[in-house]
Amino acid sequence: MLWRKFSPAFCYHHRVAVRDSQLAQSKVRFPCVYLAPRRVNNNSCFHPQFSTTSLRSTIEYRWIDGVERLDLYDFCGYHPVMIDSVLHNRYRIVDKLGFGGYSTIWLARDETVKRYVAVKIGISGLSLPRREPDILRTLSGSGPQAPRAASDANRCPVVPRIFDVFDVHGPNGTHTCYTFTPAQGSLKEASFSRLFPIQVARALAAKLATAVSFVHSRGFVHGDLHLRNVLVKLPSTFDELSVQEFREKFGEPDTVPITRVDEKPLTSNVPAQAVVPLYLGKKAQDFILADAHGLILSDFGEAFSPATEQRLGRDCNIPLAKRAPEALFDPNEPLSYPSDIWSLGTAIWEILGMKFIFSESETQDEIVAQQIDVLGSHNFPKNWGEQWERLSEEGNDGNDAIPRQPVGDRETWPSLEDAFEEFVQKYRRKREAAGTFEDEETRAILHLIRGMLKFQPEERLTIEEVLRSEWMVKWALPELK
Ligand SMILES: Nc1ncnc2c1ncn2[C@@H]1O[C@H](COP(=O)(O)OP(=O)(O)OP(=O)(O)O)[C@@H](O)[C@H]1O
Repeated sequence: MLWRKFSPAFCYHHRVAVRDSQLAQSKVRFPCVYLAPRRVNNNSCFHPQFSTTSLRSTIEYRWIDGVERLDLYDFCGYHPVMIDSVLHNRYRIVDKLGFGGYSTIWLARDETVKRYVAVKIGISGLSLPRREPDILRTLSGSGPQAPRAASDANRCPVVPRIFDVFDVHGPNGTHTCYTFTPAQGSLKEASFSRLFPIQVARALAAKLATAVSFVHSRGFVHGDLHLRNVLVKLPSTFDELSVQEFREKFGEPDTVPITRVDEKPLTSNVPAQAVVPLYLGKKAQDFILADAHGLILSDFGEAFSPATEQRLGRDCNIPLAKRAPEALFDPNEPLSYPSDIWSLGTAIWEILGMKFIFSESETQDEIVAQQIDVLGSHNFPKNWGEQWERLSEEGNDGNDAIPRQPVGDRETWPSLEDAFEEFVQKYRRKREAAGTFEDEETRAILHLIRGMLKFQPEERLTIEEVLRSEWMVKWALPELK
């Protein structure tokens, strides 16, 4: 069965729908809200810190479900790409794998070495250096800072392997592109409305923690840890498919003509057709332990090395529901490894139960209120309490961005223990095949999650402590053996 998908970083609405009878295949499409790159002036672009302002474009295009924001095909935005076009004299575009605020990602056939690659084509802009590929090369042992003797054998398989980096020049500027290992898709896509079998959930959690441990041990904070950025490898036989066999198996690309609302012809800034991304993977319930072994932690666009660069809380771009609270309450303080641990805690919860621990489409005030409900007000740091409890009239002193206790009625969220029972166990019980956690294991999971979700970053477990925790040692890591 073939799935088309959406895949932006920030999606507030999910809608399952649309059967395309012409292709006689089920597809899932989700309309989304995108957050656009911000332009500073006519000649340069900011790193996209997501404002909803458009680029210079005033052109409106007819809405197409499940594709990237079309008005971002403009100066400082996406590069217009068509199926079958060839990049860098080598990479023939086969289908689309996804898109985010910073890039579009394509499946391409490397015609030189006859294999499939994922090509990430960044938005254009002077302030977007080759940061992500450089970090990935350093991490995977092939970068400029890597030891000379680094070989395939000692490269780490939990981060994408970069094959090539190049620029393409187009009507919207110069775009950094890189090719890397293609994957089935993200855990988020696999788990939409579904549960991983219990052994697989344990193994995925363990493998993700191992990946984070690897990244931290190399001196980097990932900075954008959530399930959309956790991919699963394709089987090694995938490369054996010719493009024709690929099309027979996965269908033709799902393309929709782009049209302008004012009916004028398209400019060269925008492609003639939009392509709905293709999901190459399976559903969560069909995952087996081997899939967990193929986990890849991707999207290092927000990664940084705390030893050599400062990333302040206010510059943190991870979705709010996964964002460590110090980024909100101490926006002028540098972030470090503990912010990844918080996000890893929320990711592990989601792997186990498919549900978010803190809801995704809420304001930051409501999300912090949920964190306090779930983790206990007695654990909330006293020094943040003053900001949290300030009155609405006190908001004009430049700290409006710091969360404030919501006024008015709101639904209180259950404690961590009750939330686990209500949102994870009950749900798993309904789907018998998924399996539920016994009491002793539940206690160990909750102990670990509590240690990862400490409000104060300095009190949070380190990744080594996470890997040495009772749950990891007794239940999760053994599933990887
Ligand atoms: N190697 C890959 N194989 C298959 N799909 C991929 C691959 N890399 C990325 N994708 C898909 O594309 C989506 C966006 O990728 P990614 O997060 O790297 O882009 P981005 O522009 O950096 O996004 P963000 O706005 O989150 O920073 C992913 O969620 C995933 O669905």
